[in-house]
Amino acid sequence: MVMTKGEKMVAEINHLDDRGSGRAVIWRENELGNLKKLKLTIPQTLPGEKVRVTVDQPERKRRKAMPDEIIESHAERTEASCQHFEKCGGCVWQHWHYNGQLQQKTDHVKHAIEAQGFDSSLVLDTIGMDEPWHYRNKMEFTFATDGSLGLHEQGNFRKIISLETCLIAGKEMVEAAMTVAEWVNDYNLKGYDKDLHEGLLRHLMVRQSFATGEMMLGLFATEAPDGPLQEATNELVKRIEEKFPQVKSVLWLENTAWADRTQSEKTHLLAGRDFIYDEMAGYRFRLWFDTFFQTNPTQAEKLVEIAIDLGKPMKTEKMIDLFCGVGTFSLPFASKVGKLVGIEIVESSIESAKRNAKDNGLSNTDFLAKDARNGIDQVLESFGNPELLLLDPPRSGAGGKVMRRIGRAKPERIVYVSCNPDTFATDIKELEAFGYTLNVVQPVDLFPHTVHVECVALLTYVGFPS
Ligand SMILES: C[S@@+](CC[C@H](N)C(=O)[O-])C[C@H]1O[C@@H](n2cnc3c(N)ncnc32)[C@H](O)[C@@H]1O
Repeated sequence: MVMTKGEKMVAEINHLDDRGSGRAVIWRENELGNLKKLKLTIPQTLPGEKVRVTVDQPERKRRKAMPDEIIESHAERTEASCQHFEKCGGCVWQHWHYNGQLQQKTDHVKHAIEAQGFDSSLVLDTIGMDEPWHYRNKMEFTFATDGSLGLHEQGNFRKIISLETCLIAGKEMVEAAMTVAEWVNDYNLKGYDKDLHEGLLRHLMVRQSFATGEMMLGLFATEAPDGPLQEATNELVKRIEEKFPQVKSVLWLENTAWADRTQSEKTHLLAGRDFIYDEMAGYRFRLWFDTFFQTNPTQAEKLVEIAIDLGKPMKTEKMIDLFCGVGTFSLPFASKVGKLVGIEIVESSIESAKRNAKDNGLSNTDFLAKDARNGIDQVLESFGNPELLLLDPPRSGAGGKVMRRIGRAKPERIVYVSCNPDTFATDIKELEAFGYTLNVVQPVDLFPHTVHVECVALLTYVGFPS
């Protein structure tokens, strides 16, 4: 059949891409009678499904199309719970029964390590949530140019879906965000226009500790909250204090940069203090607006427990926590080892880690603000070789240079916490040359209804057969 614009086609989903969308291949004849391959990306579909799609330009090699109709559905397809599912970019897998999502995550980790020559039977089943909703303790909402507040539309960073509900954010956080949205509407304040670089309000950050209940609201705006804005911001604080006594911090964060990030050039404290208290695994943490902290505290606590269980820290031992952030793993481990040094590139996180260790009465820790590579060199020189090393790098992984330094430092046990199975697999491959073996990989689902999966793995030094 010859291609026509806006043509309806039937496609069979072959696999999912790394964003969780279905992929299908269709062979088409062009006007010269030659067969051409068309690769389709079809969001909100599942492997093996047969779907009808309308393709705007079938003569191209790759197109993205939303499904018009699911002709044959996957056995685990389910009705998405959120009214915004079809448009919102937040949860891409709400149409997939939770057990199916978990299986897909386990398979992803297995494939990633298998591709590097490891035995996939070392990967355990992914630990999911009993109740996989309202798990996020931090959300960043965006203002549309008309001042309405919401989340970005899938694949379109210029469109905002108005916030009426969000099934992954903490419930009180959504209620507080709605109060801010109402206030913006009452005062007829305008949102920021990315193209014209004008307008007032950019983002609203809401973070809440599920352990202490304390909440923080941060409004990112292009102007200072004084002059004509003074009365409006006083009223906002009044409304928030009346309705949400658990809000312990209201911040106005000036950001005039072109870059569309939640950053602040000048921070104005509208009410309360500039941080909130949170707790994890029995330890207390101070969180500022820009502090990185695990966003699913229920599952993050499981990660910490598993890491301790696998690492088996001992009082007689020295330990390094590489990429330590504010000390999420350092603090619970420190009480179980002789001495712990944390290494992290962001200075404010290191300051925070030091303060958190002090607040929790820990006196056997040291924290170093350095990039991982130089940090390891410096720590090994002053601290000697650790028996235990934990690393929790960003999605890009630790990289060969860092992994080889770890290999040369020869800790007996390495606990690797990862948010990217692919970089995790390439990183641990480096350790084989240093005499390490992979013992086990435990995936944990920190982000239900998304493609992301976290894992904790144990590697031990076994040396080489003589
Ligand atoms: C996935 S987070 C883990 C943080 C911490 N373990 C936690 O659970 O809260 C990765 C951390 O690595 C830090 N980081 C990124 N690149 C780094 C580098 N080159 N050297 C040291 N730390 C780095 C980031 O600032 C971030 O805090």
